[in-house]
Amino acid sequence: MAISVEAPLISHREDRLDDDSYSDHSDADDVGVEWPAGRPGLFIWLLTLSAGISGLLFGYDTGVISATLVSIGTSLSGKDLNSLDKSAVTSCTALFALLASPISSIFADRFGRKPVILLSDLLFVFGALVQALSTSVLGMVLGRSIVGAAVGAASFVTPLYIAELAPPAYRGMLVTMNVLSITLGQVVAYIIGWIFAEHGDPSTGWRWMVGLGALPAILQCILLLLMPETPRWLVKAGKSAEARQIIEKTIGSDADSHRFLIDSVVKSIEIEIREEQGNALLATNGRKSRSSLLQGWHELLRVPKNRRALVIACLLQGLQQLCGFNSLMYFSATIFTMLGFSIPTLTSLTVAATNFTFTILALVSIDRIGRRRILLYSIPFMTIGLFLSAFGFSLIRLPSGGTNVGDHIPVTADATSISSRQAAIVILLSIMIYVASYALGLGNVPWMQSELFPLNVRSLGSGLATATNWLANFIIGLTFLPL
Ligand SMILES: O[C@H]1[C@H](O)[C@@H](O)[C@H](O)[C@@H](O)[C@H]1O
Repeated sequence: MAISVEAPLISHREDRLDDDSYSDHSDADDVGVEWPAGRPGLFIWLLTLSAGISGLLFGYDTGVISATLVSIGTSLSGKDLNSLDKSAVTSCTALFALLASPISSIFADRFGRKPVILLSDLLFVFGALVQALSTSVLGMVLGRSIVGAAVGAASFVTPLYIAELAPPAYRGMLVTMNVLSITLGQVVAYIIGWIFAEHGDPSTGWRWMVGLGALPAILQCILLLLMPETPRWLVKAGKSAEARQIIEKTIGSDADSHRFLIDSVVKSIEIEIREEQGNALLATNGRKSRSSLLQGWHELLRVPKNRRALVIACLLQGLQQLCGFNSLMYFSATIFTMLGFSIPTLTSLTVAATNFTFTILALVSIDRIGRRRILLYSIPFMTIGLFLSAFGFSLIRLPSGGTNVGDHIPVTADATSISSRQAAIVILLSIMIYVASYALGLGNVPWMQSELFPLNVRSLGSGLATATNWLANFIIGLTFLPL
């Protein structure tokens, strides 16, 4: 089937969401022109990598908390952190991400996608400094909250930015590049955490761990000077000539021979916007007075296909978090400490590394296999991994009490011939099965959310779906340790 010139996102025919490929392909029929064959050009790769720094920061700041929690000792408020302190320090990030994502969706519509990336970078730098300099639990919570707002904005805007610039046939792969950056950020955070936890100064090592998060944000601020706004936002803002130039660059060196294609892409975006404005007027019975924000909500909730897209996007984002993956991301060092591993920060690196490795596999296969099918194949393996891990835990009796290093020496449950060491290995392996299958499907497919929405409600719909992700993330972060 011909690859579509279409608009970087799906056409919104009623039947489309049930399609096996979940999105893309085949609006060529609508416009009758083909996107040039071949891999995405250098320009697109550079943009994806520059935008991907946001993913790296998202991953670094969510991953670094694992080693920080086991290294912080009595540095804050002069006492060991209890479970409640740890839960508060961890979950405030998700809470502020939850608040920031819908707000930044409004900013992204009004001012463009790029200013939101810049704002998130400034927050990343400020939050890193506040954390590194904090002397009390409250100060740390403040720093983690600022970083949370940054992560919320970045996690919403970066996939949207990439999706709106990507050629249709490679959109899945390029958006997954951003998830790959997240998982790479988590691997880097775990390595840095392990180095500082094992070899750094116990009283200041954790400050370096959290403070280093400022560096990639500064780099991205500089790169932003060279990054363009997305063609879709530019057309929507009445800057079609500028949009045309960006599309020309994304097509690459022989853009001249694709002038018809470029015109068609711009025209199709203009038509889509006009149709959507027309629909909006119809939906409000011709009353023009509604503010555009209210109109967006109205469009999203009252138009059946938009409502269906919203339900699917929110459901996928909610499930991504409620499956509990991030309880590992945040607390794996704590869990492996409880299981008696001698270098828990190193053991927990296997979680981040497995996540990263299998996201690479998702990256190369997602556009071929399809979003829906990759979910159907991977979720059963997640279930198997979780059951196996529950079995492993049933073999060990963990003494109740705190969650600090040295609090626990696991013992084998009575009447088993398995040693606590063997049970810990079973748990580690089952966690790896679970993480690998998560990374293939649920870890990345929900971030393709922008494909589900038409342009007029894309930002709002993606913002709400991202907020759902952070709400579920917050619940998991807050309840896991006390449970
Ligand atoms: O897609 C990402 C990825 O799976 C990360 O590893 C995880 O920590 C995030 O919560 C998720 O949104």
